[in-house]
Amino acid sequence: MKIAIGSDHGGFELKEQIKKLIDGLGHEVRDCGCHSSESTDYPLFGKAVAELVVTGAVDRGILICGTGIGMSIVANRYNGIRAALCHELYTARMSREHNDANVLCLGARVIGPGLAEEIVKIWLATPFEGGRHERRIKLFEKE
Ligand SMILES: O=C(CO)[C@H](O)[C@H](O)[C@H](O)COP(=O)(O)O
Repeated sequence: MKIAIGSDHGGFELKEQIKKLIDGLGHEVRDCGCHSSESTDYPLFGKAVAELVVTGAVDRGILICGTGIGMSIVANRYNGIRAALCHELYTARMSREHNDANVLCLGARVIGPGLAEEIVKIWLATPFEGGRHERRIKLFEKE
């Protein structure tokens, strides 16, 4: 898959680590920044990743800030984005099976890098179940 990734300064180190993981899993990674731990503004990077996902330029996005909250708020303002803030494995899996989440948000100040890697792996590998869940998504997405 093609995957866009972005972070602010709070998520920069974890982003660099997750980039390597995704690359090692055979995916194509598009890094939308930021490019250092210098203080910056999360909406810039949340918007960049969300726009690549909604236009179909990439298949999925991963966004990382301190808590993941700011990034999920930004990404979910876009019609067609279903961003899931996940800090454990069950919601990461369910966000794919039931919600067809196309953006994963992580809080680098909330969880450690080992758990973050496991979340990313399960999130990338889990398919959407469709069926009744497809109907529910159609109920809130604009045409
Ligand atoms: O947007 C956030 C919270 O909703 C992110 O966690 C940011 O990374 C955080 O707000 C940045 O905080 P800082 O004090 O400017 O490092």
